[in-house]
Amino acid sequence: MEKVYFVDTTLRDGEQAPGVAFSVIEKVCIARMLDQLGVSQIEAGVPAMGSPEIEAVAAISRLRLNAVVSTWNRMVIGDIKASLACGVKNTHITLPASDIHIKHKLRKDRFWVIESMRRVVSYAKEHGCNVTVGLEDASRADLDFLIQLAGQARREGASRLRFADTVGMLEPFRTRQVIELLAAETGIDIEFHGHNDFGMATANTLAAYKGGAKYLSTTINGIGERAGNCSFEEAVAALNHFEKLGLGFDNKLLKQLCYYVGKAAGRATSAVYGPEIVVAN
Ligand SMILES: CC(=O)SCCNC(=O)CCNC(=O)[C@H](O)C(C)(C)COP(=O)(O)OP(=O)(O)OC[C@H]1O[C@@H](n2cnc3c(N)ncnc32)[C@H](O)[C@@H]1OP(=O)(O)O
Ligand SMILES: CC(C)C(=O)C(=O)O
Repeated sequence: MEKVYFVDTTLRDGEQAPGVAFSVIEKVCIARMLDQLGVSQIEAGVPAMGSPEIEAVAAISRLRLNAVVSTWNRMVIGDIKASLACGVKNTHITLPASDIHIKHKLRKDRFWVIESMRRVVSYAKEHGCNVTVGLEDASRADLDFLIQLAGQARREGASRLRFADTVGMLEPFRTRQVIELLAAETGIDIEFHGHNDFGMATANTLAAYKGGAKYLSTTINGIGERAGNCSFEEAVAALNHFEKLGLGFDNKLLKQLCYYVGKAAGRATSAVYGPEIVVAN
């Protein structure tokens, strides 16, 4: 059985859900509960955003959790400096992968992406960071360019590649195919990060696992930008049911965490746990 690692992004992408802003105390509580639950990694935030994000990330990093605590960064040296200042050395660096993002969002070209990635990844490595690289909008990117980026990231010392279905436009058959291909062509560990615009985030995450992604990016209650992300509790239930993984997360604690995040986010809790609605204070 292939081991699976959950990379929780409730505190980063979860907080990008419309109307959600956790307090520092709520973030620390959520991080503690995620750690108690046994997730492998907690993406704690974006230090480049400044205070109070820095305060929250630094406080979480000081907890000395069993989970790896990481930060989200652009290919900007200042972002890495901000992460280091929070005491975090697990840096996730995101690069635009599709031409839509490269040309129309950032007004750059592919050469700029490769050179910026080399510069910022090597800066982070020189400062003792473990680096993972994220391919934003990978599902709309040219596959040959993805393979080129993955190879370059690996040569620069990145330990993992995050494939982001940023606008949630994959379906499970394509997801499995593309992850299998990327894994075979690059040999680098792959994390899948799915969005739920067509209601397929959980199905796509399951398909990515079947295609060879050992790292799965999820959020509690599936909260996240626009329609949200893959929900942790749905992914665990699906992997246990369909893949017989026997992931032994403590259901009582998970339920408490779902309620806590739902209340802090002013959202309904996950469908997995029934119809109760949690209303914000
Ligand atoms: C799909 C996603 O979920 S991506 C994650 C999104 N999350 C966030 O962005 C967190 C919220 N963001 C913020 O608070 C702000 O955008 C900050 C603090 C990160 C940056 O703020 P600012 O420095 O004011 O920049 P702004 O928001 O305008 O960002 C655009 C700049 O980032 C650059 N940029 C965006 N993405 C990247 C990237 N992956 N790598 C390098 N540069 C990037 C743009 O080229 C632009 O640079 P320019 O100012 O030189 O033209
Ligand atoms: C930047 C990343 C990982 C993201 O949240 C996305 O692309 O959806």
